Amino acid sequence: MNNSAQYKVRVTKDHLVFSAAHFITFNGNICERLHGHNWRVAAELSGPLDENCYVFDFIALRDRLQKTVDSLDHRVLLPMKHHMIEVSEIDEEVQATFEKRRWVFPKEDCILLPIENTTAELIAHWIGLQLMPVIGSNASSQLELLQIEVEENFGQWAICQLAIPQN
Ligand SMILES: Nc1nc2c(c(=O)[nH]1)N=C([C@H](O)[C@H](O)COP(=O)(O)OP(=O)(O)OP(=O)(O)O)CN2
Repeated sequence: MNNSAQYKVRVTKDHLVFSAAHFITFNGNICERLHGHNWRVAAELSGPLDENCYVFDFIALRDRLQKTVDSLDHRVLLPMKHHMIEVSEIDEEVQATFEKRRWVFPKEDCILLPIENTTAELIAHWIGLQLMPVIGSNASSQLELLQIEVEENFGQWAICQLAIPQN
């Protein structure tokens, strides 16, 4: 075999999609209205071949990604680290405030994300972090790079690449 070959696996499926509401801020203090998207997700792993001649098992990657996607489906995505959007849990509700605006949601309809803003880039990063435990579970793994892609609207992809720590 040619030792200079480089390998990747990539997973994307019709069901690797979540429908969720969000609002972001941009350009300082411009805050969007609450709105929704059907966010499509893909994951790619790069690294050498293992004893199965796999970079990584498609099925394990697909199933962990599906679990993460499902946790976001039919939810309101709220940022916990935003410097202007305050998010708090009050009994069975979640309240978000920005300047004079206030949104209140049932707690079960929300997912509170430890990110600064619910941009496609930071959602891709968060999804990547959720995949790390399954990717890092094999002590002999020499996987190099995880790439997560999130499509917020048709043809508008954000991509996050995460280096995989070597064991
Ligand atoms: N690099 C990024 N750019 C933008 C992001 C982002 O996450 N990363 N997000 C937004 C907004 O969330 C915006 O709502 C994107 O939605 P979209 O529907 O594409 O925006 P439009 O107002 O153009 O809606 P149409 O329905 O297509 O008219 C913006 N940029």
